[in-house]
This record gives sequence, structure tokens and C-alpha cells, in this order.
Amino acid sequence: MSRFESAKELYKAIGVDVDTALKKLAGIRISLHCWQGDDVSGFENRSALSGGIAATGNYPGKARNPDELMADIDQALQLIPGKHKLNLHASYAITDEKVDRDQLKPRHFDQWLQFARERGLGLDFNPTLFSHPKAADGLTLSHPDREIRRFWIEHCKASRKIAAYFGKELGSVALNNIWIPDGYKDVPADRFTPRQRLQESLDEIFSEKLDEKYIADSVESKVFGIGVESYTVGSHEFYLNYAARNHVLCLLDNGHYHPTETVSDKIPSMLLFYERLALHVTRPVRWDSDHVVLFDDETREIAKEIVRCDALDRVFIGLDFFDASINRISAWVVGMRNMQKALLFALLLPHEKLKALQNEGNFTELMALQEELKLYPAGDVWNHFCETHNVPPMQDWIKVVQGYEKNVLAKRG
Ligand SMILES: C[C@H](O)[C@H](O)[C@@H](O)C(=O)CO
Ligand SMILES: [Mn+2]
Repeated sequence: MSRFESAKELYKAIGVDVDTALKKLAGIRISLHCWQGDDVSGFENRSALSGGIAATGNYPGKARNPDELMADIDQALQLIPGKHKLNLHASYAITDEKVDRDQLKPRHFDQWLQFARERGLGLDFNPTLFSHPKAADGLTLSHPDREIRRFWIEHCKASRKIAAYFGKELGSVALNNIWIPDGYKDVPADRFTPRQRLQESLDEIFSEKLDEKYIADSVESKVFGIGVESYTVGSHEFYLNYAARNHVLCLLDNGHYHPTETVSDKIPSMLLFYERLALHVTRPVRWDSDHVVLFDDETREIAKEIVRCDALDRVFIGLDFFDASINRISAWVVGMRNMQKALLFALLLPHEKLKALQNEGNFTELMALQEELKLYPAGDVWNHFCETHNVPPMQDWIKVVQGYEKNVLAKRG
């Protein structure tokens, strides 16, 4: 009997059907963030990354142009089982025109659309409200200057149209996520008015009704950023209330909360009150450091909540990290495979049995069983999943990345 067949038997004995789990896993599309490939640089030839976020490290081989980034994404996708989505930022427009962000049009992303279409990928989108002269003071949609607000409102409106275009062309809903860096380094004199301005800006951005078949709008909160330590305009409470009232989605980034708060615990509450939810899965190490997603406790808890709330079709799962200290393709592959492994692990749990133990108050058996389940042979099922999707199982993919590094990345200046 193969390891996979033997794993199937073990899971069957606890009431878990492995084939059903594998079928569900194959249908989950995770949004791969383009910005891991070039440390959030984009193609606008602007200098520094701003907005309170930072990529640290100087690993050689960073993608410097669309061709390199696309080639790197291709290499990563060959090592990730299943069909997924690609998450683009507006700063990755591919055009010879000199066009500022408020003037962006769908045509400036046609090469990405073609890239996605040829590979059967979906696309998601984000307006870029950082790394730009009009965001130099860290304020955008809440800026006291009406003209600056206007520029960013127009940018967000343009982004929504681009996302809706992607959705229509690819026949899959594109998530358009708004994250802004706005806030203050030190104790503000007025917390109310910037939020009021943000509210008005968002109202205007969302005033245009676009077809929900093609676009889902989300807003992403944050607790603080570098240089924005004392006050964030787009806080969790702000967006939670805004989204509830205005029929947009909340996007929860698990680096954007206080260190002992967990997004896994928020997911069921959100699902009770919202039809859909969006996630940026990341790994905060002591702060919103955007480390690569591991197969760690919180990633597994996030996956468990999505699965046991039966919400795989209600949650947009995207990744958000940018580590410049290691091979960037490896970062993508590790993060994506770990998110998938966490989902598989969750799909292989006997949820009804575990819930019954909780309801009976049998916390002794619940703990004991949950701990034993951690060493069930999910790895054998994962390897089978990789093989049936024609990607390397176990660590076999590492040598492929090393070969690419030697033959391609090392030759970049
Ligand atoms: C580049 C992304 O838009 C960004 O990481 C945002 O989603 C975020 O999480 C900022 O901290
Ligand atoms: Mn994020």
C-alpha cells in the first residue's frame, strides 16, 4: 500500500474523506501578490518605498522590469499546485505613456491581462497610495488639502474600473482593495476630522456602481506603520463600520492588529455579519514585518476557521509579505504552499467530532485528540496533491529554485 493509500485509511477511520478534502483544496484560488518579486518597487521608476512599510534585505536577483517579474512569477507558479490568482498593484502598470496614477486606464494593464489569461489565472487589484510625491507626507484620502484628496480619489476610481475590467475579461470576480498609509507619528490634535475626510473620500470612490459579477471592493485597516506610530486614520473600527454600512468588504491583514489579537478569532465574527470577507495572510514578527507565511499556528487557525465555518467560497485569500533577504521566488513558493498546506490540514480534520466534544464539555478528549491530529499523515496527502498537479512534492522544488537562481537571477545586474 502506498503512503497515500495508508494515510487515506487512517483519515477514514476518524471519519475524514481524503478525496473530498483534495477536491476542495484543488478549487481554492489564493491570490499571489506580485510585490514580493521586486520588494514593492513597481515599474514607475520612483525611488524609495514609502507609506510606513519596508522591505528589508538585499538578496541578489530582484526583478527589475515586467519581463523579469513575469518570468519569476512563472517560475514560482510551476512549483505551486493548483490554479490561482495574481494580485497586482497600480504601480505595476506596463506602459510607455507618461501617465500619473489618477489617469490609469485598463489598457495600461493589458500585458498583465494577457499574462493571466494565458495561464488561467484570475487577477486582483490594488490602487497604490504610497511611494508617490503626492503621498510624500504620508496622507492621501484623508489629506487636509482638497486637491491632494481629489488626486487619490480619482486614482481609486480608476483602479476600480481596472479591476472590473479584469473581472469581466477573465470571468472571475476581481478584488479591488484599498489600503492607505494615512496617520500621524505623534499624538494628533484631531482624530475625528481626518476620519471624516476619509469617509467622504470613500463615499465618492464607491458612488459609482460597478457590476458585482466582476468586482468586489474591500478596505484594509491597520494599527500603525513606521513613522505613523500614534494614529492611523483607517483603523479597524473605522473600516469595520464603514464596510458594514456601505456594502463593501473588510480586508483583514493579520499583521495589522495588536500582537495578541488574532485574525483567526475575528473570522467567525465577521462571517456572521458579512456575506464575504477578504484576507491578507502574512507573518508579523513582533510588528507588521511582513515575513513569509509559514505553516505556523496562526496560519493553521486561519485556515481552520475558513474551513469549519464552511466559508471557502466567501473568503478571498491573498498573501501579503515582502522579504528581500532571501530568494524571492522561494519566498512566494514557501508562502503559497504553506497557505495550501494549512488549508489541507484544516480540510483533514474531523470537525463534527471536535465540535461535539466541545459541546459535551469533554475538554480533556478535545485537547488530546487535537494534539494527536497534528501528527496525522497530512504530509503524505500533500505530496499526493503535488504529484497529481505535476509539481514537485516535499522539498524537491528547492533545487529547481536554486537552478533558476544560478541560471537567471545571478545574471541580473
Ligand atoms: C503592498 C500592500 O498593499 C500593503 O502591504 C498593504 O496591504 C499593507 O498591508 C500595508 O501594511
Ligand atoms: Mn496587507
